[in-house]
Amino acid sequence: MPPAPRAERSGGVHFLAAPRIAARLVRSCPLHPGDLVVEFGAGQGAITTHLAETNAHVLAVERDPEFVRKLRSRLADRGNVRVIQADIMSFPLPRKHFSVVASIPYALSTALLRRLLSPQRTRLRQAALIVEWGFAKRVIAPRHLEQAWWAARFELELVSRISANCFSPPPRVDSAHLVIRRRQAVPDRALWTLLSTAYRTPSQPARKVLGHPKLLHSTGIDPAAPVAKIRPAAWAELARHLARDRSRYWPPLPPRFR
Ligand SMILES: C[S@@+](CC[C@H](N)C(=O)[O-])C[C@H]1O[C@@H](n2cnc3c(N)ncnc32)[C@H](O)[C@@H]1O
Repeated sequence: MPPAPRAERSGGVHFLAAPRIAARLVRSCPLHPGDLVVEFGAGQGAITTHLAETNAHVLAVERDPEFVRKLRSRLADRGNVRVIQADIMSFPLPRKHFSVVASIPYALSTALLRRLLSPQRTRLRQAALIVEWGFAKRVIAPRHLEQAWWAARFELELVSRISANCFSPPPRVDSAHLVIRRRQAVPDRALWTLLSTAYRTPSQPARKVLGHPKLLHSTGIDPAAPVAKIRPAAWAELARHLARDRSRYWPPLPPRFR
C-alpha cells in the first residue's frame, strides 16, 4: 500500500524545521552519558537526533506508527535511543530520575506538565520544552494554586521566543523555549499547606493570610502585598523556614498529588 500523503499523515503536527533551535534546546538541558531523558512526541526526529549525540539514554515516545517506524530505522545504529510507540498521557514515567526534552503538542501542554510537575514524588530533574508562547507566559507567572505549586518546586525559565516560521507547517502562534529545573529540596507538606491556604484568598495581603511579618520580610516578601504576587522562590524559602519547627504538623497532600 502506498504511504499516506504527508499532509494527511502529519495533520495538525508542526515539525521543528530549524536544527539550530533543536541544538539549543538540547544544550539547555545538561545531560551526561548514562542519564535518562524522555522525549515526548518525537515525530520525525528533529530533536531526537540531537539527543542521540549526548550519549544519554533516550526514550523517544511517539504515538504515530509511521513516525515510529521511520525514526527506528533512522536511528537504528544509535544504541542509546529507544523509540517507543505510546501515548504521552499513559506512557509510564520512569521511576528513576529523568530529564525531558521535547516539542510537545500544544493541546497536551497542561496535562503533560501536570503529570510531570504535580506529583509529590515526581522524579523529574529538569526539562527543556518547546511550548506555545502564551502558555509559557502563563506558567512562569502562576495565578492558580496548581501552577504556584509547580513554580515553587521547579524554577521555570522562559528562555526565548521561537517564531512560528521555524516550524513546518507554521502554527498560527509563536512558541517558546521553556526550561524547568528542580529547586533545592522544599518541604512538600509545609509548602502545600501555605499555598493552599493562600490561594483561597489570593488578593489578601500576605501578612493577613500567613502571619509571621518578620519572617515574611526576611524571605523577601512584602507583608502588605497580595499573596498571589509572592515570587515562587520566596514560597519555597518560606516553607523551608517554617518546616524547621519540628513541633508543627503539616497535613498530607491531597491524594491526587501523592
Ligand atoms: C509538535 S510535534 C513535534 C515533533 C518533533 N519532535 C519535532 O520537533 O519536529 C508533536 C508530536 O507529538 C506527537 N503526538 C501528539 N499527540 C501525542 C500523544 N498523545 N502521544 C504521543 N505522541 C503524540 C505527534 O504525532 C507529533 O509527532
